[in-house]
Amino acid sequence: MSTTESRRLSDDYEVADVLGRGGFSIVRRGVSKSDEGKTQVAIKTLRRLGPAMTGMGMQQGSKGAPSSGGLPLWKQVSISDALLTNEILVMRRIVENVAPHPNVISLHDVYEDAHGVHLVLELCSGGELFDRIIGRERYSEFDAAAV
Ligand SMILES: Nc1ncnc2c1ncn2[C@@H]1O[C@H](COP(=O)(O)OP(=O)(O)OP(=O)(O)O)[C@@H](O)[C@H]1O
Repeated sequence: MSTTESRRLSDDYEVADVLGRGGFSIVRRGVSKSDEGKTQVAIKTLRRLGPAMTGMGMQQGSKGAPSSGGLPLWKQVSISDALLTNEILVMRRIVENVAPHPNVISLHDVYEDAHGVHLVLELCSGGELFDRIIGRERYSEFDAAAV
């Protein structure tokens, strides 16, 4: 994960379709601009409630820049700086202490701009765990282990 360069999300990724929404976030597909779209990622954007923050120690991108990398403003719950900081610290701890691990998604990069923070994550294909779980009436222990 790069931490030093000052780049915007839109410098490196084309932001495409919405993959899902969380309590304080929206997750969209990102297509890398550097390798003719071969690399796809999930971009989880947490929208900031208050003024821009700095000094989190892991963000890249343009601190306090006046745009969100060409992204439209969407209807989304905003998040306080405290929650935003917490989310990033949790991700950071996972990256430092657990990843790489086959069962833990990778955090590739973090960008920050005036509207919030964009976490660039490994793209998970294969659909929602919940849909898999309710897709069958019952599971044996053996089947459940493979979901
Ligand atoms: N790495 C990913 N690859 C593909 N889709 C993803 C990825 N991360 C999240 N999503 C999609 O976005 C949805 C919401 O993301 P996530 O589960 O991270 O949010 P949350 O933790 O529930 O919410 P919040 O962090 O805002 O409280 C997921 O249910 C999934 O559909």
